[in-house]
Amino acid sequence: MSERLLQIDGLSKHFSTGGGVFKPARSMTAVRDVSLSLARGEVVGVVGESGCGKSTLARLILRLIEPSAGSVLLDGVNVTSLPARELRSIRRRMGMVFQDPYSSLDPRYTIAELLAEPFVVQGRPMPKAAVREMLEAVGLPSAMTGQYAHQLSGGQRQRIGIARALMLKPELLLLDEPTASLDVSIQAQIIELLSGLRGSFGLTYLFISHDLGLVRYFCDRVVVMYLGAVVEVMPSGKSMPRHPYTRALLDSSFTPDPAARRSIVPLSGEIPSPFNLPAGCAFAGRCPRASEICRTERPPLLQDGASAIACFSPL
Ligand SMILES: Nc1ncnc2c1ncn2[C@@H]1O[C@H](COP(=O)(O)OP(=O)(O)OP(=O)(O)O)[C@@H](O)[C@H]1O
Repeated sequence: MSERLLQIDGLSKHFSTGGGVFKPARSMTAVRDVSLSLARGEVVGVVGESGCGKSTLARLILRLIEPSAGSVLLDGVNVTSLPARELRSIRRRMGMVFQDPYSSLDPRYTIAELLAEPFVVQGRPMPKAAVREMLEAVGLPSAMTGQYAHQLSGGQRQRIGIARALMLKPELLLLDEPTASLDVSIQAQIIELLSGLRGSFGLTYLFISHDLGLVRYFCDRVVVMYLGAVVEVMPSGKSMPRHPYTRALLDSSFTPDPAARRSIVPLSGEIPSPFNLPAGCAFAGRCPRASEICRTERPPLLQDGASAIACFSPL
């Protein structure tokens, strides 16, 4: 068992769209040369605006989609090169929680059936008490087994989403905006639940969010993405961002309107098209500190202890 649970190296994903008679094929890069490692037990947040590639990164880790380049290792096992028949056993060690618990839970199944499904998919027998124990672990009454997802509140549904992801006792949980569709008070309860489960199940979290304030509070380390690439890595807590983009994200996380927090970083300038990225820093057009070099050269991600930054004129 390695101390380093997840190791991502040079991971990239290009998508092609169009390709008909009237629409020429175009290629865009959703994830660009991402390298990242998670120690066992660590909580790492991935933060960035809508469309920066956060969900694509999670799907690549689970190998729900194939990478264009790079590798993903879980506990030393290369997930990227694993033959399809061996994928199932490695996926059992990773769980995924989605943003919208309503659309991720099939309305035709009872709660008991939804929680048993991961065992069915894996073709493994389920311990008799597993459903009841898991409901208790996520703070729900065991009498809920016969109910359907639509009969539950948003917070209860997300608890079921988390319970489902934990049924096979994974080591790594990928949380894709797990609280984004919930009211603030319910968000806090789910974060508290996740904190508790981390200890009791010995979990490692990759926590995806657009909310830097939340990620800084909940995670040990923050990875900031902009247009598919990592622009800053920083320890959480009181450390101040050095990348101008992270700084703008932090300012926007104090905006009370959640809709504004999601996409509007208070910066002028346009986000470049992912189909046509500029030669230099992808953020230069919106950056108040950009100089000539920022427009012509792409800044490399430079490591500095536990932090890293890709910027020619950091704060
Ligand atoms: N299957 C696909 N085909 C083509 N483009 C895609 C596909 N999946 C994602 N993309 C594009 O890749 C980019 C990154 O998308 P992704 O969903 O990973 O971003 P995100 O940061 O998770 O955004 P959000 O917070 O809105 O979910 C977007 O421009 C998106 O349109």
